[in-house]
This record gives sequence, structure tokens and C-alpha cells, in this order.
Amino acid sequence: MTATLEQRLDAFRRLDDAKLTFARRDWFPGTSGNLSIKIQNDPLQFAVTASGKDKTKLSPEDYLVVDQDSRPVDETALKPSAETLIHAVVYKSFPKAGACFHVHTVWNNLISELYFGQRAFSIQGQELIKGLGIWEENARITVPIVENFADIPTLATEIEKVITPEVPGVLIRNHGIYTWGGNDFEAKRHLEAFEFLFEYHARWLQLRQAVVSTTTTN
Ligand SMILES: CSCCC(=O)C(=O)COP(=O)(O)O
Ligand SMILES: [Zn+2]
Repeated sequence: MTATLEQRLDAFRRLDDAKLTFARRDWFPGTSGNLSIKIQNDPLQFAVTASGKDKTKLSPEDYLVVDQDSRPVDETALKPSAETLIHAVVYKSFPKAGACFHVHTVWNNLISELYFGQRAFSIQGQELIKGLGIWEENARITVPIVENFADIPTLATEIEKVITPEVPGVLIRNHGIYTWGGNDFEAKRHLEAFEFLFEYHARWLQLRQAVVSTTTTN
């Protein structure tokens, strides 16, 4: 069965909301980023942003519906995001995922490069970890980091190998983050929590270095 018009319009409207919210935060520099909302699992169909668009703007040609092979379900001149395969990997790995968001920010890029040697970024004891749906006392999370392969099928395969149900995100080195959730509300909350944790950690490292330099020179 294919998605109904009502289901498509609902997904497109939700994508508009998420896109404009993230655009206000400058999370789509240089047309980067892509967003999707799942419409159905069996067979998989999801609405995804069209490739190369200015994601700070709304237009009638912003989204299309694709299938499990990332191919458009309808006749369209629009090209799905170049990274649609990664959204498909997320939905196939986690059938409960209902939305998947990808942004490039300075903070997620800095963290991805700083910790690429360990192939993961870990952080503990931060209140915003609860924003990821993890409520245990003094929780520690580990976000995997993969190489930024230019070949998207290779990148998607690498992502498929490292993503886990415990932590709803993956960093791509010097590229950005993919995060997901049961629906668009949850995926947005996860993205905001991740971005807070990345920025906090990067700023904390800077501040600590400044304090160490001041105390050793005085
Ligand atoms: C100019 S950003 C390079 C491609 C990218 O990483 C991205 O997120 C946007 O690609 P899309 O095809 O979804 O527009
Ligand atoms: Zn990207």
C-alpha cells in the first residue's frame, strides 16, 4: 500500500515545522542538512527533503516520498536528498523510529574531529542526557563517530554497523550528526540535547585550557 495524500501532507507539514525551527538556529549552512519523517513501515515509505535546496526557505517543491530503496514513489522531477540511504538505514535498523534529522553545526563538527581517534564521544553526568530519554543516575552516553566517506552507500553501511538503540545518534567526521526518534517531537528533542552536550563539552575544554594557562603563567 502506498501513502495516502493525507499522510503525505501531514508529513510535509511536520517537516516544514522542523525545517523552519532549525533554520532559525542556522543549522542548515550552505544548503546542508536533510530531514525525514516516516509514513509507513511495511513497505517502508518516508517523506524526505529534496536535494540541494535552500533549507531556510519553504517552497512547494521541498519534499518527496521515497521507498525502502530510497527511490521516489511518484513521478517527480525532484531528487531525494543525496543522503537518503542513511535515513533508510535508520528506519530499517529501528522500526520504531518515526523521524530522522541531520544537521551540520560547528559544534558537532568540532566534537567529531576531536574524538575521531576514539571513534566515539562519551559524556557523563549532564542533565541534558535525559533529553535523549536516558534517565539513569549519573548516566554516561557514547556517540559513535564514523569516517566521512564520500560514497554514500559506504557511509550508510558504516553507520548501520555502529548505531545502537541506546543512543539515538551518530556523528560523521567533519560533517554532522544524524539523530532519530519515535516521532518528529522526539527526534527534535534528541537533536537539541546532542547539540547542547557538544557545545557544552567544547566550551568546557576551552575554558579549562584558559584557566590552566592563566594559573601556570601567574
Ligand atoms: C552542501 S552540503 C553537502 C551535502 C550534505 O552533506 C547535506 O547534508 C545536504 O545534502 P542534500 O542532498 O540533502 O541537500
Ligand atoms: Zn550532510
